[in-house]
Amino acid sequence: MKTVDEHLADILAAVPVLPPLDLALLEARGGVLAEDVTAPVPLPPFDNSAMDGYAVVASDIADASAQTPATLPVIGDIVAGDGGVAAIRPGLTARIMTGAPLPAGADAVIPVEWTDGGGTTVRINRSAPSGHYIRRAGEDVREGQVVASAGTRLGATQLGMVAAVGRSHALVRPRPRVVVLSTGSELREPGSPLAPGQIWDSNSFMLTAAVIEAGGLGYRQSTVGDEPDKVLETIEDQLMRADAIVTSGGVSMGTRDVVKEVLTGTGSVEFHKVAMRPGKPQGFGLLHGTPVFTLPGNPVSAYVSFQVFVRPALRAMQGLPPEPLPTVTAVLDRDLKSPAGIRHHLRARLSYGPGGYTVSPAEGQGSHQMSSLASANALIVLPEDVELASAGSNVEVMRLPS
Ligand SMILES: Nc1nc2c(c(=O)[nH]1)N[C@H]1C(S)=C(S)[C@@H](COP(=O)(O)OP(=O)(O)OC[C@H]3O[C@@H](n4cnc5c(N)ncnc54)[C@H](O)[C@@H]3O)O[C@H]1N2
Ligand code: MOO
Repeated sequence: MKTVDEHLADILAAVPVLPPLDLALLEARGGVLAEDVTAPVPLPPFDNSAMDGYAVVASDIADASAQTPATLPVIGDIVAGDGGVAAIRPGLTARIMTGAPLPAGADAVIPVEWTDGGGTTVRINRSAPSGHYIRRAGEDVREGQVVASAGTRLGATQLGMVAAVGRSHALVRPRPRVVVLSTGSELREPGSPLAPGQIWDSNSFMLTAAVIEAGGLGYRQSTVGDEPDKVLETIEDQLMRADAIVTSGGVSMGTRDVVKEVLTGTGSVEFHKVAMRPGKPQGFGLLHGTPVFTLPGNPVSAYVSFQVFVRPALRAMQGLPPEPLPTVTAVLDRDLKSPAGIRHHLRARLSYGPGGYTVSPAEGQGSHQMSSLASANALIVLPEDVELASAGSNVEVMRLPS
């Protein structure tokens, strides 16, 4: 049997890094920058007002107070988006809105709340120092500054930053397109009736959603039965549009384990027993250069296999470190046994309280028991050398995406 670490290392050594694409910003979301993005101009590009109010020469209002307000003529309005605004001279003011360019000569902005709001003359009843409520050019970003560096995943805030420096496109390693395929003649589409011996396909929905949660583009393919030609044909058809393929089912020891049958010896695909529970039977390899992950059919086995092997591989394909899901140390609330030599992943509820994290394993740990997976928020990971974890001891717990 291979260890989990050996199998993951083989996968990570084999998966290709996706070539960069120049994508429009919203298509680039979730992509990983393959270039440094720099600012062609400073941000803000010009001195501007931080408040709705009046642009003044601070020395004009140095003695202003509620008792002795300063009264100044208002020479005009400056709104955000105004191009060139005339200067003001000492003794004058201009009404100004947030984000509007500061007129030359002004060195402070007085918020409207400190005034009577006048349109032709204004009474200002507080003083303010030079620079008050002025946002200076370049105080956010300097011209030429790198605002998002290569290797950064473009989430909402990074996309906003790239747009703020005027870029409509970015060069990114895109989200991998992952086709998900369930195999098994017993499978029916949810929404259709079941005949005896049939079940509804849940894996392809779960795994497609897991791909999306992991930052990929998930494409669910309808299920295929246990016909070898059909399974191979479907996988080969999907290679055209996929950066990776994930299948579930048909990889164990049965007489109709069709995925194993058709992919053994195809491309570099190999099947192994991996020393983990759940998820012992695994297959992986490249087919015409595309990674194919053949996960076991038991739903919990398929899900755990995805998180342990596929998720890090998808990250590696975008040039990101193949980090596992985040783990925390938690206090176990009961004794747990684990077979020697196996890495054991147990569905559990992780909670946080005054004493830190505690974790409680679920009752049903069979690899067909979806209900305990769906109500779990974490997996307790018992390493290969642990046969007993006692109540009150510390264990490593992998948090599941939520
Ligand atoms: N003699 C042996 N039998 C089995 C072994 C073994 O080592 N020797 N390993 C067991 C383990 S562990 C696992 S895990 C499963 C893996 O089996 P397969 O990958 O071949 O999966 P199937 O036989 O197709 O299905 C297993 C189970 O899961 C249900 N299933 C499959 N696909 C779906 C789906 N899309 N949605 C919901 N449920 C699905 C299927 O109906 C079966 O109940 O093999 C053990 N056997
Ligand atoms: O190893 Mo299987 O994946 O436990 O049920």
